[in-house]
Amino acid sequence: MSPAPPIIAARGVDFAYGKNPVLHDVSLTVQPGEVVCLLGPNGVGKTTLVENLLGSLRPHAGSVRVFDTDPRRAGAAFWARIGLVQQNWTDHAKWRVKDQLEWIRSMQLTASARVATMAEVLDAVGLADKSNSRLSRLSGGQRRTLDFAAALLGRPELLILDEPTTGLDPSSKARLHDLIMERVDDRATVLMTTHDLSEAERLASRVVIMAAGRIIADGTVAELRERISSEAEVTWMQDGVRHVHATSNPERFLQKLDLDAISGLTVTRPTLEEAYLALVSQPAEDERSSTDHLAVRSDPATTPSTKEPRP
Ligand SMILES: Nc1ncnc2c1ncn2[C@@H]1O[C@H](COP(=O)(O)OP(=O)(O)OP(=O)(O)O)[C@@H](O)[C@H]1O
Repeated sequence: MSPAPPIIAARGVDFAYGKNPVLHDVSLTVQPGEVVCLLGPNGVGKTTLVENLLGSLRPHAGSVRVFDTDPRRAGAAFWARIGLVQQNWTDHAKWRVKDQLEWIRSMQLTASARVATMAEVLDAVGLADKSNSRLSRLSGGQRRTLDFAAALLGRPELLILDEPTTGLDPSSKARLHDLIMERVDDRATVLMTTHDLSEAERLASRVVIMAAGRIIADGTVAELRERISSEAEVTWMQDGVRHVHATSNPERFLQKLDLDAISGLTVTRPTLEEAYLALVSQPAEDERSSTDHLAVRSDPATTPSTKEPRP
């Protein structure tokens, strides 16, 4: 039996805004059940990549398949499988929260019987008391949370979330993380952009780092940490002296220490933040070869995209 196709398969995607090239030969595969966090400095092309994956922008070269379908040719049944949080929105000036959700829900209902109720999603995200509020009166964090509530309506198999937690307070952010992982427990797949490295560390089964329109690193958090250093630093106090030892196998090293004779023992590994900062500060000319070096997956061939607009 042939393996299931990836949920997302982008291959060799180039994109430019007019004469400004933004994406260069970007290939990204997301397998069922993965939580992929897309990281990178401001302006490197993360949102542009997401929009190419969703078919709202058309790649100038390369191909995009989502659910083995060209998103630019996909219909309502395809979109009912996807929950989206995007960076930009245009709101109806006088709409209230319930109008927005009812409108999205009515579209979802035409294609799926799995749709949640408005009360269910508002309750889940902690906006139950905002149902009658005008969109224009919501705070930035509440507006973003409403987008996430809307993304949950269709109990989606795929969540594509562009900075879903920007501007959220810590408890709202933690609730949103729990809701994302609930969807993953329900076998959903997630692609999300974020600048919050602790969020990526908490949620990601895989981290993809972009710089200057290219993917420069792709791997698990542990793999990316090991790219910059496979060594842990062990420190301890003994006889009033501080000792430091670097080792690639701290467990074995600890067995050699007389734990009764020492105090203040710490074992420190590089953080994702340290790995990220090291990787994005690599010189641009190294980036193409770094991708080859750091990629942990190969991308299957996909069929070319077409020019039809998204409905
Ligand atoms: N509609 C547009 N027209 C022209 N240029 C654009 C447009 N949108 C984005 N750009 C440019 O494309 C580049 C990539 O932008 P993009 O929004 O994809 O970056 P990003 O990685 O998502 O950034 P951030 O982390 O700040 O959200 C930037 O140089 C930006 O100025």
